[in-house]
Amino acid sequence: MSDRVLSLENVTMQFGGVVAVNNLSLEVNKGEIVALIGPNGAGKTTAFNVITGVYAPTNGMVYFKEKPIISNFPQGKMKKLYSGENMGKYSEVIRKTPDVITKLGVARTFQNIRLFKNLTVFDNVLIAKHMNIQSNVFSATLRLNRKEEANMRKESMELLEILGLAHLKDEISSSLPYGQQRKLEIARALATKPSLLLLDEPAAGMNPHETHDLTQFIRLLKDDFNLTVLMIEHHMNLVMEISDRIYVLDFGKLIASGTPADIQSNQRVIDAYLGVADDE
Ligand SMILES: Nc1ncnc2c1ncn2[C@@H]1O[C@H](COP(=O)(O)OP(=O)(O)OP(=O)(O)O)[C@@H](O)[C@H]1O
Repeated sequence: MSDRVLSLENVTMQFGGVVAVNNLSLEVNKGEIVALIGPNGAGKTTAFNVITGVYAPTNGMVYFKEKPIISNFPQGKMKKLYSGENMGKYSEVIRKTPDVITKLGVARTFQNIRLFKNLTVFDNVLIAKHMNIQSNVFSATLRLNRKEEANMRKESMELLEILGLAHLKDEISSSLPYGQQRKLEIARALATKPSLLLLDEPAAGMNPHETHDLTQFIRLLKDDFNLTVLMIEHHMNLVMEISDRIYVLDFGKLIASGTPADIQSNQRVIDAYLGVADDE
C-alpha cells in the first residue's frame, strides 16, 4: 500500500470572478511535515477549507488515503464564469461533509483560535471528543453509557498530560496565555484521533521564544501521535526547520515545491514571497 495520505488533484476554487486556488495539485505522505506557504491572499486557507469539506471546489479532486473524498466540476452559472484550467476533466460530484472528513481522520486548527472561551481547558477537550462521536446514532440519542463517558474523560485528561496542559485543566480557556491557547486548540484537534493534522498558522501572534517551543512541540506530537502534518505558516524559521517539503502558492497557483533548501534558493519564491516575508 502506498504511503500517500492526502492528494489534491487540479483543485480550483473560484469565488465569482476571483480564482482563489488555481489548479493546485499536491501530495502529503505518511509521517511527513509539509508546509504550504505564500503571500497573504495566496489561497492557503481556501485550500484547507476545500480539504476539510467547508467549500466545494469549483473543479478538481481531493483524495484521503487514496480514496476520493471531494470531487467537483463547474456547473450551473459557473459553467460560463469558470476561468480555471481542466474544464471538462471531471464529471463526478463527491462531497463529504466536514464532520465526516473529521471522522475519517482529518483534524484542523484555525488561523483565529476557536475555543469555547468560557469553558475550562478540560471541558474544551472533552467537548471535542463528544463532537467527534455525534453522528453515531447511540450517542446522538444520549445513550452514551457511563463507561464510554468515563473513558472519554480519561482520554481527555491523558491528552492534556501529554501536551503539558494538565495543571491548567480547571482554568477558563480564555484566561490562558496565547501560546497555551494555541496548544489547547491543538489538543482539541487531537481529541478526534486524526491521522492527518492541518495547522493553519500555528505560530501566528507568537514571540520568537514561543515559536521555538512550538517547533519542538509539533515534532513531539507528530511522533507521539503518529501524525502526518500539513501546515500553513508565515514564520520562515519554523517552516524551514521543521518541514520535510514545502509547497509555495502565489495568487492561487503553485509556483514551487521542494525541500527547504530548494525553496530557500528558488528565485521565483524569493521574488514573490521570501524577499518580503514577515518573519517576526
Ligand atoms: N468566501 C470567500 N468569498 C470570496 N472570496 C474569498 C473567500 N475566501 C477567500 N476569498 C479570496 O480568496 C483569496 C485567497 O484567500 P485565502 O484566505 O485563502 O488566502 P491565504 O493564503 O490563506 O491568506 P492569508 O495568509 O492572509 O491567510 C483572497 O483573494 C480572498 O479574498
